Amino acid sequence: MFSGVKGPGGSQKLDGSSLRVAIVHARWNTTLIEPLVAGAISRLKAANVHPENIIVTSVPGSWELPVAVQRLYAGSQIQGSTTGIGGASGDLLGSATDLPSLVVQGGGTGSSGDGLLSAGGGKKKSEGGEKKEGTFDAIIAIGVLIKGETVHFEHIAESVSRGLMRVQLDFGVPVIFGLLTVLNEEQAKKRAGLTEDGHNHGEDWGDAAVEMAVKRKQWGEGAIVTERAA
Ligand SMILES: Nc1c(NC[C@H](O)[C@H](O)[C@H](O)CO)[nH]c(=O)[nH]c1=O
Ligand SMILES: CC(=O)[C@@H](O)COP(=O)(O)O
Repeated sequence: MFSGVKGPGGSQKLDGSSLRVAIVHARWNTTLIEPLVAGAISRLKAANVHPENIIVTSVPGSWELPVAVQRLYAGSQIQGSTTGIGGASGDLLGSATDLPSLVVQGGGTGSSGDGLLSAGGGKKKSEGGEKKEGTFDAIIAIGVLIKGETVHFEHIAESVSRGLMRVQLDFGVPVIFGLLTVLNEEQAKKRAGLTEDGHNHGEDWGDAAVEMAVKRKQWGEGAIVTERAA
């Protein structure tokens, strides 16, 4: 758990039942990635994001995360334009007829859980919830960079951080920064919740995705609300 003053504070009680969220994770350092992805998924589900609306896909390493997030989001906009479901942003890039939808089967985690189902066209009823297609409300990018012997780590950490921020601001979609940039394996294990005194940061990323997606929707509809009296 967090000790002292560090950490995001208690998560807000927000309803994610209308959200569609993507998780893009690197496969480098898979034993650390897996619990982080699982942690994020658990918090999305706890906020009522339906498993069918949690899309998980992977890339080789963290370096690949920015372009994957960018293209995945653009693809979801195209999907929204073909199905008529634009999602929260309503900003569409163009049209396409045969883009596959990336759907995690049964809300599983990791690369083995990735499933490719063909696009169906519009909302589909499913057991216990409604599957959405179209624009993502938030994307969580997950990677683990562990410093090695060279400056490789510094290059990737800096570039990926800037790349993810750029995608977030260019598209106006929350891109949750699920990139651990640690100096050794012990630091990574602690932050993946794999040690006694650890805390799974993936859970915080899931919470952050729900909060930012819900607030972005509200702001997009002109709903400006205060959380406390001034
Ligand atoms: N060293 C780490 C990498 N390196 C791989 C790169 O991210 C990239 O996949 C490769 O250079 C091909 O473009 N990736 C991580 O996620 N974590 C590392 O510690
Ligand atoms: C892929 C590389 O460049 C690799 O040699 C980086 O080494 P290190 O992680 O020890 O810095």
